[in-house]
Amino acid sequence: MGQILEINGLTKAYKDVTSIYQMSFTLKENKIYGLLGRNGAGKTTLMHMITAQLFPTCGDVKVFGEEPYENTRVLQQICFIKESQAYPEYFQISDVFATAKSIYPNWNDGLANQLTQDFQLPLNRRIKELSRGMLSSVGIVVGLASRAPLTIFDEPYLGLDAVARGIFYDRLIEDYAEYPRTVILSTHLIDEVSQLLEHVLIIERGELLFYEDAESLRSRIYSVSGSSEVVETYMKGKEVIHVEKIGSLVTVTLLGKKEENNKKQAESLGLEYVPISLQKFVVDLTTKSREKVVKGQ
Ligand SMILES: Nc1ncnc2c1ncn2[C@@H]1O[C@H](COP(=O)(O)OP(=O)(O)OP(=O)(O)O)[C@@H](O)[C@H]1O
Repeated sequence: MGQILEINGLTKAYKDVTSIYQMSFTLKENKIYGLLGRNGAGKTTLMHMITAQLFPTCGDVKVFGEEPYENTRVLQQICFIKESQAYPEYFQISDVFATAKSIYPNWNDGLANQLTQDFQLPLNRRIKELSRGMLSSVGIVVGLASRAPLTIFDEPYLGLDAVARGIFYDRLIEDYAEYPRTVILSTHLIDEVSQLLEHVLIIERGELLFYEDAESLRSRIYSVSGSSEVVETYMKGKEVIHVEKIGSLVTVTLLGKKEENNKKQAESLGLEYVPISLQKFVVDLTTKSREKVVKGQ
C-alpha cells in the first residue's frame, strides 16, 4: 500500500511559540486517520502545512511524493474543509458546488445531490443568509462529494446538531467503503468518531505523542481503581498515563501491552478494571496527573 504523505522533521516556529516541533510521520493511502489533541496542540498548523497554506520553518512535507506548494497537480487531489470555511458571501450554495466541481476531478454530482437532500440545503440561498449549521453542511458536502484522494476535515461541524453529525459519519463511511481515499479527521468529539478511525495520531504541544492503529490502541487503554497501596503495587513496571486520587481511592489510567492480561491481574488484586474510551485516554494523556500516588498513603 502506497504512502500518500511524508513528513520529515517538520517545524513551525513563531516569535513566541513553536507550534509544530520536529515532527516526522507518514500516512498510507485509503485509510481514515484521526488527528487528535487539545486546543492549541498544533493540529490546524499541521494541516495548513500539509495543504500548502503555511510554510514550514524547517523540515519538509511531501504529498503524493511531491512538494505541495503552488503545485496544482497535488493541490487538486487535496480537499481541506475547515471549521470556519470562507466562501464569497454573494455565492449561492449551488455556486459553491459548481466551483468545487471545477476544482476536483473526482467530484460526483449524484453524491452532492444526495447530501444536499440529506442536509436539506436550499441550493439557491446565498452564503450570507445561511445558519452556522447550514454553512458547516455545505463544507461537508464539498468534502465528501469531491472524493479527493486526500480529504481533510478540521472540526467541520460547528453548529451542526447530533442528527446532522450522524448523517455526516454515515455518509462518510458509506462513500469511503465504495470509493476509498485517505481521510484525516480532526475533532474534539472523539467518542462520536472513535469507531470510524483506523489510525490515531495524538499531538500535544507540537509533538506527536502517539501514532497507532486505532483498534490496537483501544484494546490497550484501561483504568484500575482501588486503595493507593494496592494500585501502586499493580502499577509497578506498567505505563501509567494519569493518576487521580479522591480520598483513599486511587484511579489510574494505563496503557497495557498487548500480550499482558491486565484485567486478570487487576482483578486478582481486588482492583476494579474498566476499559476506557479513546476520548478519556486523550484527555488523560494530555492532562498532567493531578496528584501522584505516594507510597504508603
Ligand atoms: N499565526 C500565528 N502566530 C503565532 N502563534 C500561532 C499562530 N498560529 C497558531 N499559533 C499558535 O500555535 C499553537 C498551535 O495552534 P493550532 O491552531 O495549530 O492548534 P490546534 O491544535 O488546531 O487547536 P484547536 O483545537 O484549538 O483548533 C497555539 O499555541 C497557537 O496560539
